[in-house]
Amino acid sequence: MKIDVLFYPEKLKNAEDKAVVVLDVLRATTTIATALAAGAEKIYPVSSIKEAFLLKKKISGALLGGERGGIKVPGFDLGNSPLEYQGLKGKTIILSSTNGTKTLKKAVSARALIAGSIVNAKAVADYLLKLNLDVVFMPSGTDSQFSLEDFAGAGYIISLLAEQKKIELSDQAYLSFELARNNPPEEILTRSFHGQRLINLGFARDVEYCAKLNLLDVVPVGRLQEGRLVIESSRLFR
Ligand SMILES: O=C(O)[C@H](CS(=O)(=O)O)OP(=O)(O)O
Ligand SMILES: [Mg+2]
Repeated sequence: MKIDVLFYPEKLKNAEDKAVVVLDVLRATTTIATALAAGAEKIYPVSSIKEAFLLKKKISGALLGGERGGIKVPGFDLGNSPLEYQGLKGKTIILSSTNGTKTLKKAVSARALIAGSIVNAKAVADYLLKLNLDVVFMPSGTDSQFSLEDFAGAGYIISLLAEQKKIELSDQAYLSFELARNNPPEEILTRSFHGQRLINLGFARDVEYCAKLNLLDVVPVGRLQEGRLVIESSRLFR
């Protein structure tokens, strides 16, 4: 199993035979895992607020979630705090965030598309082992700038893979593995630029929650449905 980490490609290439794990630890992929664990049925990642409102007209009963600048979009039902995503049985969510939802849409060509975070690291690692494909991690970053938390998030999942299987790491995958092995998640998230920004915005409890390693046994997987990316909880192998 070969493992790599890509940094903010404009377009994902050569992933037709790979499992691609998109990470946005603070906070979109943590929010997605939490929403599915809270019973949500489908999540549609969209790139713009306009797209979100247009899609809502087509899906009656869907909830609008997301943020700009970390703050809930006016007119949306939910922001991008995972702590808001509770009691969602059977709900459909249309989610638009600054970084993560855009990265998910970039990864649609993957053989298998998974939303990874720290809270579901072990569930994702177990799923990857069963898929037994080469793996590419796509940290979302913040405005296409390096984000420590996403890079470390890949490392926590790689650490779990390494416990179970012989894996071949690219240099950047090795670096993320070493970062994760030597630093607990709460320290990484608290000291990260994005973590500090969220704390200053009043989202300290989010940062604390997003650092809870292996909290949720849920694997968000993406597929194209009538040409649109939809994220659901994997039923395969579960
Ligand atoms: O909601 C978030 O945490 C971020 C936006 S910001 O960096 O906090 O302004 O969006 P995400 O797409 O989850 O990185
Ligand atoms: Mg983020």
